[in-house]
Amino acid sequence: MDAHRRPLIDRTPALLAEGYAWLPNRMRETTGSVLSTRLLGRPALAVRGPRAVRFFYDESHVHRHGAVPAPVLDTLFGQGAVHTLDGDAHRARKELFLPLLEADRVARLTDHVTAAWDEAVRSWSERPRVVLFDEAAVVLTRGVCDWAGIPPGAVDAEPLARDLLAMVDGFATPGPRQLRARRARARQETRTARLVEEVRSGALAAPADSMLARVARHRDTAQGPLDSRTAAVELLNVLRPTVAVSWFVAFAAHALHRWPAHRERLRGGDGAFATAFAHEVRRFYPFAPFLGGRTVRELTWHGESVPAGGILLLDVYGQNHDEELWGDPYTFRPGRFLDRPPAPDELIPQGGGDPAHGHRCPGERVTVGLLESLAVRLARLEYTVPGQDLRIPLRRVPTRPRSGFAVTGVRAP
Ligand code: HEM
Repeated sequence: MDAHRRPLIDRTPALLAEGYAWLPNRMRETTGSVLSTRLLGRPALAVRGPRAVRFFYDESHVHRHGAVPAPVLDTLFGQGAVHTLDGDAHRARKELFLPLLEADRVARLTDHVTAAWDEAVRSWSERPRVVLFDEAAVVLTRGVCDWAGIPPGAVDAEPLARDLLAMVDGFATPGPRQLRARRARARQETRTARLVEEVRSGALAAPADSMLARVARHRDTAQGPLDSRTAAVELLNVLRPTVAVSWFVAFAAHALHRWPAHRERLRGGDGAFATAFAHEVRRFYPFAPFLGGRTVRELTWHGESVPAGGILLLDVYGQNHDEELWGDPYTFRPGRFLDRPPAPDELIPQGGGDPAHGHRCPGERVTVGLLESLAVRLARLEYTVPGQDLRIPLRRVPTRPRSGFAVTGVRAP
């Protein structure tokens, strides 16, 4: 292998300093699709491109167990989460999430969220100023909790929304944001575990095919049900990322502000365009910077190698902005997805491969469904965009318009 070309110095500080740009910048200095580096004290290889996606998702190449750093588990995913499992253990746990792939369930979740949005919008018109990022999170929390079978009296949507946002916001940065994220997770795991126990004891009724009932009765193998903490972790692994769609709602508002011509087409209810718009928001705006796993054996990609026990990184942000794939990657152009729907391993904001068997996000259809509906609603909403800081700093992970996208003078359609 080209060990002599791998930097001796660990690049973790550079990653923390440069955020989304770190990997694409380094990739630009190489042939463009592979980079030998060092991260978290280990040799690492970063790859990108649809063929590299298949290489990354090959289970004989990469394992997830032990790959996710503890601060990410303690904030974003939770200890023992599906994200950290391999092989049969992963497949057994993934069963829990497979209903998320069913069109009628996606439609029902979207209905719950859009009902919550339509109700919330009426109160926005009575307020002098509304921050869309924060309000979308409350709407998404109400919708997903209803859909998941959590009785309305069992949760308080506003503090729960704040905690779910905090878990995402603090996963990648040491300091106060991470501390908030840890506290939020600890608090919500305890509450959610109590809900699971109440369902198990019969003290709380949850519809039989609801997500709450499913986590309460799920068994990974022939053994007993999940301990209530792990069940809570997995229920939160549905609630938290659904609420994280707020990031995309804020980005959608940003896109409609910068390129208002798209508003007309969305307003008219052109379904194909709404789908294309949702894909372009997920491609263009930064969310997951990259994915990583532990190499099972020595791996070589385009002449560069990484030993067993190293890290293989998939450059998600870089691939979504790869000129070879997209031609004009830094132009926001939903029309690119009208000409041609994305191939599964090309557009990878939520991972690649097969969501039913591999680690690809099982919530991708939910995300696209929610974004289609909410983008149309956003386009139909009358509001003013007052002066504010709309910059989206690439050094911050996860990033968003700094102001959260504030609007005034909201008038419901
Ligand atoms: C804001 C939108 C979302 C983004 C950007 C996102 C992104 C991702 C990414 C990058 C992964 C990792 C893929 C991998 O490790 O290979 C993932 C996994 C996952 N996502 Fe999402 N996701 C989103 C929404 C959702 C939603 C709405 C749900 C559920 C309703 C969901 C549930 C999950 C679960 C359970 C996993 C773990 C899958 C596994 O390890 O097998 N996500 N997501």
